[in-house]
Amino acid sequence: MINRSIFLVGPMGAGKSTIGKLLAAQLQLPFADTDKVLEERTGADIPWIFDVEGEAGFRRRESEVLEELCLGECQVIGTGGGIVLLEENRRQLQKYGHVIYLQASVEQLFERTSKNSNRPLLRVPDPRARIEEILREREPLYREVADVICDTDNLTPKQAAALVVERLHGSLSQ
Ligand SMILES: Nc1ncnc2c1ncn2[C@@H]1O[C@H](COP(=O)(O)OP(=O)(O)O)[C@@H](O)[C@H]1O
Ligand SMILES: O=C(O)C1=C[C@@H](OP(=O)(O)O)[C@@H](O)[C@H](O)C1
Ligand SMILES: [Mg+2]
Repeated sequence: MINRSIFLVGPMGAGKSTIGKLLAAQLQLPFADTDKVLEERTGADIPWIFDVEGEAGFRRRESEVLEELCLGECQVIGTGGGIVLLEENRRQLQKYGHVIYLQASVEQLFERTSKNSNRPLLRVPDPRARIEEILREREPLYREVADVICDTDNLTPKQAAALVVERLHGSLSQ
């Protein structure tokens, strides 16, 4: 029985936005993505917010969006990869939702994120090394908040969504 929102966490390219939509359709729940909500609220895209307000400004807005979504209806929520950086966000995720950590190897994260350039943190000469560095920093934080961990390597988004449903039901029936 799903009585709280489902939050997808994980690094850039894990598939939170893509799998989140499929998962919501499968569970017949609404879907929201913190990045999309933030862009709608500000009328600006994420690279622009990073340019003008810096990462700290983006994080403030991201926390506000998270708080708002936590208090709203029960739904599937795709988060931005850095949502776990702030302790307050981690507390909110655990308090208000079932948290799914979507995992993937550096290789696949690199491949998936190299298709577009809308992630300011990867606009560096060596994005692969940056992904490794980000994972080292955040992996313990994703694990700290996760109720369920799903490895998405070599799965299509549809297969990954099916795996999440299976694991989620397993975790809820315990
Ligand atoms: N399991 C997967 N297998 C193959 N490609 C994927 C998978 N999950 C996501 N993708 C692709 O990787 C890119 C990034 O996915 P996205 O959902 O935006 O990740 P996130 O929101 O976690 O950063 C998209 O082009 C998406 O289609
Ligand atoms: O990992 C991060 O710090 C970020 C991840 C992005 O979302 P995705 O994880 O959906 O790419 C987006 O919130 C922003 O570019 C910062
Ligand atoms: Mg996303």
